[in-house]
Parts: sequence; structure tokens; C-alpha cells
Amino acid sequence: MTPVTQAPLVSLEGVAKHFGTYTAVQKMDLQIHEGEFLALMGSSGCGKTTTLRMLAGLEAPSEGVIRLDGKPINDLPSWSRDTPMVWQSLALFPFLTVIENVEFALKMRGLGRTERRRRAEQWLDRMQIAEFAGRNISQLSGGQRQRVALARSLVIEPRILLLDEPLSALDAALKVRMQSVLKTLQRETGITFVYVTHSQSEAFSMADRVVIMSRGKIEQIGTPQDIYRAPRTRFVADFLGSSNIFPGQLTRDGQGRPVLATSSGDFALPAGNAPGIAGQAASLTVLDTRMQIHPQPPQGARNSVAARMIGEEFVGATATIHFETDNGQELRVQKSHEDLADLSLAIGKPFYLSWSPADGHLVQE
Ligand SMILES: Nc1ncnc2c1ncn2[C@@H]1O[C@H](COP(=O)(O)OP(=O)(O)OP(=O)(O)O)[C@@H](O)[C@H]1O
Repeated sequence: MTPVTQAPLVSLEGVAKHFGTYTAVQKMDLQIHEGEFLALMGSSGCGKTTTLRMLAGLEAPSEGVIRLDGKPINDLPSWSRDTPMVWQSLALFPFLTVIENVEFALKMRGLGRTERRRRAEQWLDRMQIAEFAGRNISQLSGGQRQRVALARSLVIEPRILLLDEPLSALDAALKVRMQSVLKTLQRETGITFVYVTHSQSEAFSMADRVVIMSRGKIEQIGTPQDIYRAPRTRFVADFLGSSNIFPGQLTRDGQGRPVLATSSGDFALPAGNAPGIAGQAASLTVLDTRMQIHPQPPQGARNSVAARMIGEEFVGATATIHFETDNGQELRVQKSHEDLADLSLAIGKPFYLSWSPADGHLVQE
């Protein structure tokens, strides 16, 4: 958990990065707390790596201040930040064995041979690569190299570890296993992780807080649960891809209650989440797991829409059913196989989809 009252370990205050006339990172404010696992997430080119490189001192901010323990570090070169902030790099020494690579930083810090071997072996073990200790780097697969690189960064137990897509070379099964290894290690050691990824499943399964970036700008910062349940902007809802999105205009129904007028109908809004002025553009998002499918028009449902089934996808215990409304909007509903059993699903068949107003979430355009 992130202690809110504690002073931040690292803070970025109005930090921006320009390359010539191109702005890779727009002015951003971000606080990183001691012991937290923070993921920077966003699509390719959104400025994640540039943000991480500025933290590491590999890139100087064009504007703003970066503080570590309250002290500005903008002008400190990366080598003098080596502790407590470590950049997890894949560049292993090809002329050293696996264990020598892991021991290297300890040797540079003057640790005796027995102690550094003991610590290196411990980390190889934790990374499940102890069997490769004596091998040359050239004899390892990409995924094994990534794990050696992780062991090499963690062996010195830095205060902050900066990681840029550290699991990208692993296959799907190993990636899932390493996610839980990394998360456990992070918790046990209390090392602050700043972790760049474009993968939603990585960010959401490991991080305490996720920063979602788009075009050099922070779109939302929050716990995975908060972001999933309540995306702040249309971009975030689109990016996560787990919600149906109805763009429209705020207005009121005959009884003066706020509704969103969309091309698929007027929809009731969740209580307490209906800000804004009548006429203002907004979008209603509804998680695909929160929608119901009916063969007949649902009685008493305030929010429902007619749609034809156009496809289905099976993922383990659940299925995602795709629909299209009369005006061409695609919608999806995710359900367990048991929930779908009585519906006699068939491509082309008409259905009605409904959801409770409380399951809708209004976002800015
Ligand atoms: N040294 C540089 N000179 C000019 N432009 C740069 C430089 N470094 C990065 N950029 C640009 O800044 C933008 C952000 O790059 P960055 O590497 O931070 O993105 P990213 O979110 O990490 O993307 P990816 O997931 O593809 O690694 C990109 O458009 C990139 O082309």
C-alpha cells in the first residue's frame, strides 16, 4: 500500500522533455513513494522510456525539477546516482560468466569473494537460473539473459530500481511466472520499482499504482482497481479495452434526472457521477463484465439497447460475445459459460443488452 502522508521518495515537478521542436514528455507532476511498485504504461512512443531515462539521469529534463529525498538531482550525472537509483540494463558483459556478471557490482563495491559469491548465488536462485551460473552469456536464451540482468541489478539491493520492459523477451508462461516472482521480491525487499511497460496485464498484476500516459502526457494515475473501475478519460477507457463506450451529450429526462443522449438511446447515469452542464459532450463507459444479455426486451431496465450478435471469443472459463446495434455500434459482453448456457446464442440473432445505471461511469471526452 502507498502511504499517502509520507514525503515522496522521488518527485517530478513540472518536468518536460523536448527533442528540438518535438515534445516527448509534456509538463508532468508525479510523486513516487518509498517501497511502492509504480508502473508507467502507455502505447509506443508515449514518453515512458524518456521519463525513466530522466529519472536515471540519462536524459536531462528540458523543464522542471526532479527531487530525490527532497533534493534536486537534475544536474547529477547518472554515474553519481548509481546508488540508490539503478537502471536495469540488458547489457551484460559477454566476457564474464553468468555468476561473474551478477557478482560484478559487488566486486566494484569492494565486497569479499565469499560474500559476493553467496549473494550472487542467492539471487540466481531467486531468479530460477542457478543452473546456468557457470555459462557464458552467449550460451543463454533471450529470456535467460533478462533474468541474469534482473539478478545483477537486484544483488546490490538498490533503493530504487528502474526497469524498462524487463520481461519482454520471455514467453507467455514464463512471463506470468516472473511477474509473480518480481512482485514477491519487490514486497520482500521493499525496493521501490519504477517499471515501464506497454502491457496492461503486467502493469495491472504487479503495480501498486499505474501511470497511464498518452502522447507525452499523464492521462491517469491510480491503483489498478481504481483505473479499471473508473477510467478518467475516454482515452483511458479505450486504451484498457474492457469497457463499452457510448459517446453522447449530457441532458435531463422528463423528470429532470441527468441522462446521456447517445445515438443508441438516452441512458440513465450513475448517482454521484453526473457532473457537467446540459449540452456538454461526455461518454458513458460500462465494463463488458457488467452488461446483461436478454432474448426479450428486459422489463424495468432503465438502460437497454437492441443489438444483433456478430461473434464470440472463448478465453478459458469466460466468453466474450460481440454485438452490433442498428446504428452500427459494436458492443461486447463478457460472461461465464454457465451464464450463457440458456441464451441459445447464434450469430445474427437479435438480443437486448442492459446494465444498471450504477454500473455506468461517465468520462470526459
Ligand atoms: N533522442 C531522441 N531524439 C528525438 N526524439 C526522441 C529521442 N528519444 C525519444 N524520442 C521520441 O520521443 C517520443 C517518446 O519516446 P519514448 O522512447 O519515451 O517512448 P516510449 O513510450 O518508451 O515508447 P516504446 O514503448 O516504443 O519504447 C517518441 O516519439 C520518440 O521517437
